[in-house]
Amino acid sequence: MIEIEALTKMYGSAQVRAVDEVSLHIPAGSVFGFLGPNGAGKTTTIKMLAGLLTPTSGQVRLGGFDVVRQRSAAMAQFGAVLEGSRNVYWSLSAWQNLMYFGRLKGLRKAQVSERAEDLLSGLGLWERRDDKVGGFSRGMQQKVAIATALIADPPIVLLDEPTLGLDVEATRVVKDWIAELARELGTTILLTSHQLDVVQELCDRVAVIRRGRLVADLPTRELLAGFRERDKYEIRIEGAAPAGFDAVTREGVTTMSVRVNDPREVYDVVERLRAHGVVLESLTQVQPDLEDVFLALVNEASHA
Ligand SMILES: Nc1ncnc2c1ncn2[C@@H]1O[C@H](COP(=O)(O)OP(=O)(O)OP(=O)(O)O)[C@@H](O)[C@H]1O
Repeated sequence: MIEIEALTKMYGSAQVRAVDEVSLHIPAGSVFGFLGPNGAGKTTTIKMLAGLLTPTSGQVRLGGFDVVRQRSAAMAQFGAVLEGSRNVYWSLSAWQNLMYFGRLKGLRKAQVSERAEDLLSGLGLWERRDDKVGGFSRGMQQKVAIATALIADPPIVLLDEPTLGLDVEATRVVKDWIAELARELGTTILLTSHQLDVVQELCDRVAVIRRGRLVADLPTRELLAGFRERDKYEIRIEGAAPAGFDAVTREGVTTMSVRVNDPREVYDVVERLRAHGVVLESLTQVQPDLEDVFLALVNEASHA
């Protein structure tokens, strides 16, 4: 469980409010997406959660422990992947990094070895386990950072852009792990990513931050439903569209976008198509994806 109360961070003499009175409650076992455009305050928030930055005001509790006042207990609650793979030692090998961090978290050597083998094999790094991380590609370093964050199965995992630079296969592995950790171990996962398809697939709930302030905090499904375009439908038909209908034909499939003021008007469109002898393949209400919703929220907030 992560509890954030009125968290605020001001930087320097310019008094930039990088994070402004942010409150979030993230229950155990949930995967929480923390989104925002560049410079919105995501990394600053995660650094305060990880005890790397002291809040100007407000509170963070990890698993019930206050990050400032009960620092060591709070630090034992989480594993983190922070920007630029800064949670790994570049002069050590992948294996040595995992051993070091596993032992630091209090695991026995045999426990660390077993877990390290699983993680490195899963990420396709087993063959390179004895090579220094400093000589790895960015994607490989990111994989070591992820393995390090997960080595001790912490109750909370903080992931800042975890799939950045990963290839398709590794992205799949990491996404599956995240879902499995939350589902099977009840791990609380906070995730930031600009890859909104990853967030949409994984996160139960999403918060959007802009210029340090929250502009949304909702279950993903509700967030998407709230932005459903009630007046837009997509009709697919066999063959070409009759004259007078606006349609696009690509690879033998004709698609028409129809905007109506009242859903009942869809019947009229279908009737007119039938009168032309057109065969319908499908009729669907257009569903926005998280990218549409995110852009709408961020633009709304900038015009407010
Ligand atoms: N060390 C610092 N000193 C002064 N200002 C800072 C510092 N770090 C961040 N900022 C400012 O705080 C704001 C939030 O930055 P932050 O890095 O938290 O954003 P972000 O949401 O993680 O962005 P991105 O998606 O680009 O990584 C920005 O205006 C940034 O310029």
